Amino acid sequence: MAKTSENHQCMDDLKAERERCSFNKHEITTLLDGGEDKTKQRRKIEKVFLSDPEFLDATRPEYLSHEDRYANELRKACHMIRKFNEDEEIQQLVGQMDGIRTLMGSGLGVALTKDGNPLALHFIMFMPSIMGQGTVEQQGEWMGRAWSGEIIGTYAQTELGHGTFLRGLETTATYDPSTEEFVLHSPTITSTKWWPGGLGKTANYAVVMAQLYTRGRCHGPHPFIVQLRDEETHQSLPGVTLGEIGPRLGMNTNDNGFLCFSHHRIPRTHLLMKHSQVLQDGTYVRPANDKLAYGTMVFVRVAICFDTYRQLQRAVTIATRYSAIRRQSELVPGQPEPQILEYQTQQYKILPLIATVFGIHFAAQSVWQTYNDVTGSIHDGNLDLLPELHTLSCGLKALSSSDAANGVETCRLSCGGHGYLASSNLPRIYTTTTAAITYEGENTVMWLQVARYLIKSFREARQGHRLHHSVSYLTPRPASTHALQTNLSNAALVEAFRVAVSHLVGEVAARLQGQCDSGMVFEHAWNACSVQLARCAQVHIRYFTCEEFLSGVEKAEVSEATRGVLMRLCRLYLVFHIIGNQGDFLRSGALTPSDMTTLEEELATLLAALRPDAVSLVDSFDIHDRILDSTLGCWDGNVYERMFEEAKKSPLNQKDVPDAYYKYLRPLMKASL
Ligand SMILES: CCC/C=C/C(=O)SCCNC(=O)CCNC(=O)[C@H](O)C(C)(C)COP(=O)([O-])OP(=O)([O-])OC[C@H]1O[C@@H](n2cnc3c(N)ncnc32)[C@H](O)[C@@H]1OP(=O)([O-])[O-]
Ligand SMILES: Cc1cc2nc3c(=O)[nH]c(=O)nc-3n(C[C@H](O)[C@H](O)[C@H](O)COP(=O)(O)OP(=O)(O)OC[C@H]3O[C@@H](n4cnc5c(N)ncnc54)[C@H](O)[C@@H]3O)c2cc1C
Repeated sequence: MAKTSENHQCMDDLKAERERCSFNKHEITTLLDGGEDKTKQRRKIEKVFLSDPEFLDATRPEYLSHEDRYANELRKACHMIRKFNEDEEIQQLVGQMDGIRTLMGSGLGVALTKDGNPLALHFIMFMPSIMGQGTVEQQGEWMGRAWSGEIIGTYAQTELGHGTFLRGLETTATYDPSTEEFVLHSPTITSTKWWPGGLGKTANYAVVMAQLYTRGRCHGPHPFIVQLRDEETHQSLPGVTLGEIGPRLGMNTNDNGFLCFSHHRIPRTHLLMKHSQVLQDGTYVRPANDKLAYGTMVFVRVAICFDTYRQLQRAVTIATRYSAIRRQSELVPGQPEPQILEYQTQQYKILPLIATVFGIHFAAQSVWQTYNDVTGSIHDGNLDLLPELHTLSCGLKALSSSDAANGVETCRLSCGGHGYLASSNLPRIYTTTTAAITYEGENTVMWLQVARYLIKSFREARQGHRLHHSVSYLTPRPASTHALQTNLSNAALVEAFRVAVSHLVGEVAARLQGQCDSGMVFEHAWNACSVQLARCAQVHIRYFTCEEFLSGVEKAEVSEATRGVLMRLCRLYLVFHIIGNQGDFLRSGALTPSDMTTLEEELATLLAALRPDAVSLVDSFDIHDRILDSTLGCWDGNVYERMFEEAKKSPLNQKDVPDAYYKYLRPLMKASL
């Protein structure tokens, strides 16, 4: 198709946007990647994978049958593993475990296997479970085979009847000392494992969470390595019933599956025994902390923060570039149609989401650091920081997934009708991102775990205990130190968050106490306060993110111009969330109505100040066009031509008159003749 003047205009628009950039884009790219070397390495890996024709799709996945879609993604996923195992350069580039896992969750990983990677759970949960829950001997026995792809595993915990309430799982693993085996059994329909990714048709092994029984006593859910399929024929083993659970909202090539056991026997040594053991005679050896068996989930919750931030990066890149080329309506009557990014309301949709990408990035880095510190100290026998890690990982998983999913949907809406097209890629980014709100701990449940820690810490502080860093602000302080700065500086706004959360926690703690004092049992009082409790948790994690954002920008090794734009984004993040939740700040006295007016005026100024850098900011995310995979978000802005090309590929367009016309429509239309 010949280029129209409209196409030229779009491309010129993006060029002009890029010329206005006020900062050094490369500095932001390397900051997000974690250094110049990491950026180089990422680009090299992307080049190697994206130039490999095996990763190309013959047609859009939407045009394939359910089975063909699965087969196509499995083909690419297997090729990915082969490439790892056969190509030394790639091994060096990607490293070992961490590398392949990072690749799977990275923008590249999700672009290569578009609607869910059937091998994802193998890398993201099966292998980490063996590493985190297995003894050194067990790691030696399984990791080599898992790494090479000789065995493929998943993580089978959720059941038809129970996802959230882990202690309610019904699958049993009963120890039989006479044969030194565990007998796995699914006693009811609700005990059927339901949801694990890759379980339906791909995996031949799984880490199965089951209630451990020995010597007639139940010791709660524990992880077991269970073979599910024959290693030669891939047929399900006797005593094992397996299948796929059917189409989902998205991630349809992950072959999420069901599984039930009928008295299926496994050796005693298949209990992952790093933290707790069952000896040959059936003696149970307790772990240092019961919750160590939940360790894989903690790891994955931290990883999800990075995944969701990458999804939001993709969506906001598409929305921003599109908003710079799309022209609609009149700002001033009679004048040419402006780019939709000129509308303040459009800036209000998009710019806070660019800021959110950075907020989640800095907070996730901090939680990742905590994860490494805590796992190191657990290794040395110190479990003191486990509650802190559990709380931060639950909280940031919930905040990042809900912010990202809502943000992706806002991006889709900000692209008008075209955002609803599959070729914009926004629908798929949305269905993938919103799944993270549910999996790995449904978000409301995660918020309530955070609230549990806040209330416990609040009470401990009143008993004179020293609190951990992230909640130390709950320690009562002399009134004088509460005096708020009135200058609305960044520090003052962060302090306002601290005051607002302290107030919310104090209020709900008093309400809880009041209900208990009036005779209500604690658990019922807790439930009766849980809307407010979840609210405390959300504000606490928002505060944590604001604090990490601010300190991340202050510490970043970048030029003053780059720090300037990052500071404006951070400021926008603070102001946006304070205005959006002003009730919390007004009620606690952290800020006044007149502060709100000042901040609202500042919000408008910030949007205008950031608008010229919008396209350059998303450019600095450095997302390859193949990874964006969007007709609306492509680098060159040649949107309309790409949309037309994509439409022409529809199978319905291969014939002017479709067969269905002759079969159904014609008989109807000609019936009266
Ligand atoms: C790509 C991804 C694919 C998806 C995969 C999946 O979805 S896989 C499936 C994913 N599925 C899910 O994510 C299921 C979500 N459900 C769960 O994780 C758990 O059922 C629960 C945490 C909600 C409750 O657990 P519970 O009833 O056993 O506990 P409780 O509430 O009675 O609290 C007792 C104490 O334990 C503490 N504590 C709790 N967890 C941890 C921890 N990990 N570490 C440390 N501590 C922890 C808690 O703070 C409390 O401390 P306190 O106050 O007494 O000092
Ligand atoms: C795409 C996808 C992939 C998945 N992959 C896996 C996997 O690989 N392996 C695996 O084992 N599982 C997997 N899961 C399952 C997932 O972990 C569960 O769906 C999740 O933990 C929520 O559990 P549930 O579905 O039982 O929801 P429920 O717990 O039944 O939640 C339903 C509602 O009840 C509320 N609720 C429940 N308990 C409480 C409470 N205590 N307080 C307040 N409200 C509560 C929730 O907030 C929610 O609104 C996957 C799920 C999805 C969607």
